[in-house]
Amino acid sequence: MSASVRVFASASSWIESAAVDQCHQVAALDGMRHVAGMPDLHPGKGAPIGAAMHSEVLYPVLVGSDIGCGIAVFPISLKRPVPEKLAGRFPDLDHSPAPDDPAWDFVGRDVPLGHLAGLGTVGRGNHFVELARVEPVGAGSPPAGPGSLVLIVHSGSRGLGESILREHTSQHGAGPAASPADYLKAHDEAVRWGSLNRRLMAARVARALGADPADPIVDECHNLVEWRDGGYLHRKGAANGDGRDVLIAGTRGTRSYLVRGHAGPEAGWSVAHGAGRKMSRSDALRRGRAKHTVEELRRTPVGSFVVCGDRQLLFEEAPTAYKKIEQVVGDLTEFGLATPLAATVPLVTYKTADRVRR
Ligand SMILES: Nc1nc2c(ncn2[C@@H]2O[C@H](COP(=O)(O)O)[C@@H](O)[C@H]2O)c(=O)[nH]1
Ligand SMILES: [Mn+2]
Repeated sequence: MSASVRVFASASSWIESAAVDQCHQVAALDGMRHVAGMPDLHPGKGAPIGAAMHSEVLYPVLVGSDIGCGIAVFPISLKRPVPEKLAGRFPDLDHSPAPDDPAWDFVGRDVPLGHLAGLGTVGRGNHFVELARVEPVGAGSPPAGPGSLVLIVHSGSRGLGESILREHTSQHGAGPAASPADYLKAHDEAVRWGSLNRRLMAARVARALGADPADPIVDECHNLVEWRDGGYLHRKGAANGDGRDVLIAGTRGTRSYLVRGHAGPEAGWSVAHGAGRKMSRSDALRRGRAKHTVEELRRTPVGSFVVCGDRQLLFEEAPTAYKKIEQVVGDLTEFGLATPLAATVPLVTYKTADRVRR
């Protein structure tokens, strides 16, 4: 018999039926107890994204390759935040910092598994580093004051997580972990690595913009598995919503939201992690090219600047490729899973180094 499935999306939220089908496929796996879909639910490669899956059996493919991917928020103090000028001062986050880069002093040299490859780099896809302004919403009391600036870093464990998943799938495909303890040992290191990676990038950017690095006020991972209530809770594109503050990312051209989660077992103790894609990358590229120039995409509707030397990525990750973040946050609020505390408005979003420096 299949496990229960519950999708936390209102009737006015658009959820692809393929994603709900994937939830039911996961629910039919051996040992599965419950699958919770978040309002940003969308189809992934073989398993849904935006889901918390509670099971007696550990399935590494339900976490995926980017083990430890998450979003951290760092306060940053800048005297005159002129987005156009600051965009040109972002460091090259496609390459690791030099061994003598002062950002290392802030994070130390205790690198999980000694894995240095790719450390301090953002990666591709929808990873980003964003300088944003905090705005109040409702009566919420934000962890960073209104008008203050933050760096939002979304990235994960890069090649490390990929190699951990590959080691599993090469022997067991989509099957359960043969030794959950062995998988979890490597997984936990990748989660630690992802967090260190976000801190190192934030320190690099802070230094490059002339600010002091700071510790994060929020750092929540949305791809991981943890032991919870006598079972393995797999989160794939779902953040810990159990009393934590979480940044739910919107897009580079819209607000994102800081929320306080209060989700229970029915929701897999989780909240959404983003707006969620509504268009495939190829559709976003095709439609975007017909509608926009590259220059248009480098400025967003909120007046922010986008650092992205890769034209294809600019189109694939256009704000129009995503669902409405206000709908996602509205659903979480309506279902009693989270309370919005503040919004962030992008000033500069870094995706990949610009070939033409401003
Ligand atoms: N504030 C920004 N949010 C963004 C940007 N690009 C994507 N996104 C959002 O992040 C989530 C992350 O999804 P994941 O499944 O890869 O972890 C995504 O759903 C979007 O809503 C951006 O440039 N700035
Ligand atoms: Mn992610």
